[in-house]
Amino acid sequence: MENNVSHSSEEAAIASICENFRTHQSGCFVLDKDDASGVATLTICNPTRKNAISGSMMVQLRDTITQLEQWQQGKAVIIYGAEGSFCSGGDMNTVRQITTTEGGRQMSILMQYNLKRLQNLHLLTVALIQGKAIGGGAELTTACDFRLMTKRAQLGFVHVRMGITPGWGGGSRLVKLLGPSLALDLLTSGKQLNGDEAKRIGLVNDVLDCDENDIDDVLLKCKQWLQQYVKGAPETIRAIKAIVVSAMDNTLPDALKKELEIFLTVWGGPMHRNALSQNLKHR
Ligand SMILES: CC[C@H](C(=O)O)C(=O)SCCNC(=O)CCNC(=O)[C@H](O)C(C)(C)COP(=O)(O)OP(=O)(O)OC[C@H]1O[C@@H](n2cnc3c(N)ncnc32)[C@H](O)[C@@H]1OP(=O)(O)O
Repeated sequence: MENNVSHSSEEAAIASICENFRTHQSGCFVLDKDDASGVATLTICNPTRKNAISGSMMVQLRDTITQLEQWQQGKAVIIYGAEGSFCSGGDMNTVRQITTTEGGRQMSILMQYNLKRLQNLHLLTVALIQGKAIGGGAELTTACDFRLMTKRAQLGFVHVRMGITPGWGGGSRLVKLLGPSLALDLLTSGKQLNGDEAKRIGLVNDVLDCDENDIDDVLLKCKQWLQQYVKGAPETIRAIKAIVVSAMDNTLPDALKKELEIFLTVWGGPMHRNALSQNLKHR
């Protein structure tokens, strides 16, 4: 009961922020779900501003994540930027109009809400980074399960150069991903890493060998890379993802309880029985 009340008051606060932010219009997100493969693409589309995220896009991201949450056949979503660049963070045209403490609070609350829901999705999420992922764009990548870069792409938490800190959740997530020392290195220097550098410190999973000027080739190579993770059934992937999400948020004793609960949703189910009947060998 208490949880429901706090959930609905959070939703009401988010709805009120959305009313303010939807007036800062430019760009959009484009979602393309492919039921046959279970792999969707989500394009950050504001190319004349290097795919900066405007107020209206922050609102649209909330609604797009709702669509993904409802996609039962889905297994994964690839997030990438239109026209060869990932995302240049907050759209300056929006940001310049919300420089009050209240404006900053509202943007942070809305984007933290969006990125937390993105992180909690039942789907595997991949940030496919071409060109630049900077500021809020770099923060967005930290809420994804996997990060892939093309060789010439650059990823940087450049906030310090603007006299600000991350505010979309990327600072805290970076510490969880890399530990405090490496996170401080990136956050206080504002340095930008290329694919090889980011892979060396474990910030990205892989550097794609692809023709960076050809988005069809970049997407193809990304989908080929993803194949190794989407062979399971949607229900199994969802259950595995739920264990990982729970382990990130909970203490070990609570995560173990949750793991038992999730395990029992698949144990003895039709797929499990079928696998047992086949006497599989995992050679
Ligand atoms: C908590 C999040 C935080 C926030 O909300 O503020 C952040 O995200 S901090 C980071 C904010 N982002 C920036 O400071 C990006 C500034 N832009 C650049 O550094 C460069 O434009 C770059 C590296 C993204 C691309 O450089 P490049 O030489 O390839 O292209 P141009 O500079 O010519 O850019 C083309 C065109 O895009 C406009 N642009 C780029 N980024 C943004 C942005 N974030 N918001 C609005 N517009 C953006 C740029 O001004 C150019 O427009 P033009 O009219 O042609 O001058």
